[in-house]
Amino acid sequence: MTSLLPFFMEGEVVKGFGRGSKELGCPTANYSLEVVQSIPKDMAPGVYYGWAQVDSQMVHKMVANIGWCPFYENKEMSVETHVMHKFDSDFYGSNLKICVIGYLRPEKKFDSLNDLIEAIQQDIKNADAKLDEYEAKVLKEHKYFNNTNNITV
Ligand SMILES: Cc1cc2nc3c(=O)[nH]c(=O)nc-3n(C[C@H](O)[C@H](O)[C@H](O)COP(=O)(O)O)c2cc1C
Ligand SMILES: Nc1ncnc2c1ncn2[C@@H]1O[C@H](COP(=O)(O)OP(=O)(O)O)[C@@H](O)[C@H]1O
Ligand SMILES: [Mg+2]
Repeated sequence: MTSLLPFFMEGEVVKGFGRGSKELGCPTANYSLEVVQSIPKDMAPGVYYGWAQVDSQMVHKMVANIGWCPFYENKEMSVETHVMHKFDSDFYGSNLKICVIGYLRPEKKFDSLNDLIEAIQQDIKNADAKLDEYEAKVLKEHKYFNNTNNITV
């Protein structure tokens, strides 16, 4: 599993079930099923941390859930990224690039919504600390994020 990391992926931000913001207080930018199905089959489901870039804007810290959301018993796998930044508005339809660096924990079927919310808040804290480490910071500067599509001459 570790050998798959860092793992880079990109795709359009599409609509999910609308639970992230409303029920969990944690919006997650979802990829389409087509993009989700392009990830390696041996990528372990779970909660990961890394870097995220919406269109060609600044690179921010992120936590991502990759899997089936056992609490909600989703039928399809999803890849959802919570970008650790306050945006002024939604960005559905934007291109989202992520660099998945490390694994935090497996997905769990929590007993209550509150337990899931608390776990997500702890994941964000853990990701924040991990991403301050030197090995992670180097990847923020990776050329993957450094395209010139947004430059008009
Ligand atoms: C950091 C993080 C950790 C998560 N951990 C779990 C988990 O342990 N179990 C689970 O069922 N879902 C987990 N989720 C996924 C949420 O259930 C999911 O984001 C939520 O259902 C929102 O889905 P939506 O984008 O379709 O609205 C996690 C999401 C994030 C961002
Ligand atoms: N910090 C953020 N991280 C991720 N998405 C965000 C953030 N701020 C705003 N959004 C917007 O919120 C949407 C995700 O909210 P969510 O409730 O999970 O809805 P959905 O179920 O449609 O994914 C994203 O697609 C994006 O447009
Ligand atoms: Mg979402």
